[in-house]
Amino acid sequence: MDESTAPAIQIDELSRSFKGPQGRVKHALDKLSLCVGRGELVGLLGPNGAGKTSTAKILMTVLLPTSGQARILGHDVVREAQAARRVTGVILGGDAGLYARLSAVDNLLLFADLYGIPYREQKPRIRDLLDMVGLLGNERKRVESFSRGMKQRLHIARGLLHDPDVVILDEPSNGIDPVGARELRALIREQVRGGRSVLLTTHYMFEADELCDRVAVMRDGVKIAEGTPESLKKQTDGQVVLTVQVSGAGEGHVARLRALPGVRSVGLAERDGSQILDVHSGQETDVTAAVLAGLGGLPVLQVSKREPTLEDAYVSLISQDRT
Ligand SMILES: Nc1ncnc2c1ncn2[C@@H]1O[C@H](COP(=O)(O)OP(=O)(O)OP(=O)(O)O)[C@@H](O)[C@H]1O
Repeated sequence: MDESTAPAIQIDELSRSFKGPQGRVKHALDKLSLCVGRGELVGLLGPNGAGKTSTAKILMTVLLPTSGQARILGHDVVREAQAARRVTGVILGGDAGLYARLSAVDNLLLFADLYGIPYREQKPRIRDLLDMVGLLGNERKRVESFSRGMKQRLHIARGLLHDPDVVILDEPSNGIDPVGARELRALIREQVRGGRSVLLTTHYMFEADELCDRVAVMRDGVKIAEGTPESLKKQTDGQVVLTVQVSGAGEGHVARLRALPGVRSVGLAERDGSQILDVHSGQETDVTAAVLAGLGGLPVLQVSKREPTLEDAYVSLISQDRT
């Protein structure tokens, strides 16, 4: 396929299984099909174990699929792995992939050599990238002295060294503080504005909502929904979310609330030292009294109602699919 006209990423019925304990087969990915168009930013969402990282690893050519196909700018990631790698930038979260005892600039020089970037071009290119990610002034410091956010910005510079058309970001904001994460989102947006195509895996729904043109939701290796963030939110039309700030709630309470008439799904999360229960129901039934009764005397700090967000649509999708 012609590189200039092919989609950025084309995934067709991609599967990957692993042999688990006692020879049991685990389907990490089950016939995933997904397309990322030129200049598009697509998010891959899903709970732990959904298959996001397996997908990203196959696209990065570090994991072989069991069946199916994936192409980057028309290059098959198995048969034409080298060509696929040439056009792909990989940006991972966390500490892996950088040499802690080297400075930022030495890390980039090392990777520039590995990418085969001509010597004359290396220094100006590295300077531009350090400037873009806001690390000029710190480029001679060892990476081990960097904050997580600074390391993440260096990861971005590293991933863009060879000026790739397609970028894969695997959980880029994991462990980054809110300010760092906001800067990171701005950087990602800038890349897309500059013409790059991006596949982003994330756990953070507000990040996906703010950044992505389209999202695909996965669970247990299967794509269960795909659309724009707006279209997924629309699927929750007619729903309302009752938010209860509580303490001492457990899985038993959640199960009891899930069984209440009119309740569609229930999420429980820890936030700022207390628990937040999100109870989704149809607008036609007010479940407030039944929910409070269902909590059986637990201390309730606050009760409010709100419109569904992308995170609510996601929780609703994930739980609907379980039934
Ligand atoms: N090397 C492996 N051997 C066996 N099972 C694996 C291997 N890699 C992944 N899996 C399994 O495949 C499934 C999908 O894993 P994957 O890491 O792709 O999910 P994920 O959506 O990225 O999850 P997370 O958000 O936790 O990173 C999981 O059940 C995982 O345990």
